[in-house]
Amino acid sequence: MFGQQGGIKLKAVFIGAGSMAEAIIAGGLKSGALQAENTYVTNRSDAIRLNELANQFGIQTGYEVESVLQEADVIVLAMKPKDAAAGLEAIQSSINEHSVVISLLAGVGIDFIEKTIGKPCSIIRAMPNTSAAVGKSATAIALNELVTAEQHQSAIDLFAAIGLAITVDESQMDAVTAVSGSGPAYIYYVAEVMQKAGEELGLDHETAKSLIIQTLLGAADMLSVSDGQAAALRKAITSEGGTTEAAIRTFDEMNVKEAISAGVKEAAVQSKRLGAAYQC
Ligand SMILES: NC(=O)C1=CN([C@@H]2O[C@H](COP(=O)(O)OP(=O)(O)OC[C@H]3O[C@@H](n4cnc5c(N)ncnc54)[C@H](OP(=O)(O)O)[C@@H]3O)[C@@H](O)[C@H]2O)C=CC1
Ligand SMILES: O=C(O)[C@@H]1CCC=N1
Repeated sequence: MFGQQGGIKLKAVFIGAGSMAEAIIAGGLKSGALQAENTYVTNRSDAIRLNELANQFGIQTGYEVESVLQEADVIVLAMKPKDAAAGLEAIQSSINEHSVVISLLAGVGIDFIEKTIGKPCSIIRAMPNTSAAVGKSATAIALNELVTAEQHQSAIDLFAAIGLAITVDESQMDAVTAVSGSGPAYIYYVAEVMQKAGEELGLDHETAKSLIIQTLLGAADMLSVSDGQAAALRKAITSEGGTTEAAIRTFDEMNVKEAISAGVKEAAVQSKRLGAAYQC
């Protein structure tokens, strides 16, 4: 069960124990936004996974969720969208008008969650990313009209403790999901391709890996200090007749720009599709 509450300790219950729950818990515990004794995690049936999380983080885990839900300051929905209805129906009776529900469900609208819970409560739709595990999530949140200023601030504080946290209108959530929810995967995709190309060019695995990680870290820092001036930073690397120009020319000839743009937009369409499956 939950430990004693004191100070601003937040009692959080995670419904779902997958990669996103783990990333938020890891980052939240590290930053102090969550405390192990006040963090409870459950899943559908994978007790081995719950044991792993309990051992790794010292958090509370189990399947006796009714009482913990009644004590919870926040209930985090961290199951896949396809499992949302079953998951919500199972906890519906333990949710009350004081509950604050934070949904991580990609595509699933606040109206579907409201309807499935079937009683008024504060709902925050959040789109973090897995970089939460290292305190570097980019999280956007949208609120229903019952979220108080204090609850809004608590949610911002929680997500700010694991990275950047901003508030958007719910209509922007598909775009947010496409850009920053899935975004780390696009960068890992590029890293995978660069790793393979580096090895094909004769670098050993470790050398290529170290160079790529440092290159990504450095580029991210440069973007940050230049306030996102990506085009200008790219031009500064691209000498006339040089190697970068040769690479970018090849990317352009192979329509890489269009491919990335189409991929990001397709992710937004998929977010809408997921949502359409969960209309009231
Ligand atoms: N992964 C990411 O990068 C991001 C994910 N999200 C969103 O976060 C959510 C979780 O994603 P992710 O962590 O990747 O998913 P995972 O598949 O890794 O984990 C899903 C978890 O939900 C549990 N679960 C399923 N049904 C129920 C239920 N009825 N009651 C309780 N627990 C249940 C599963 O338990 P069991 O194993 O026992 O079946 C599992 O622990 C999704 O909605 C996704 O859209 C948002 C932003 C980024
Ligand atoms: O791929 C997905 O559906 C989830 C949502 C954003 C990142 N992962």
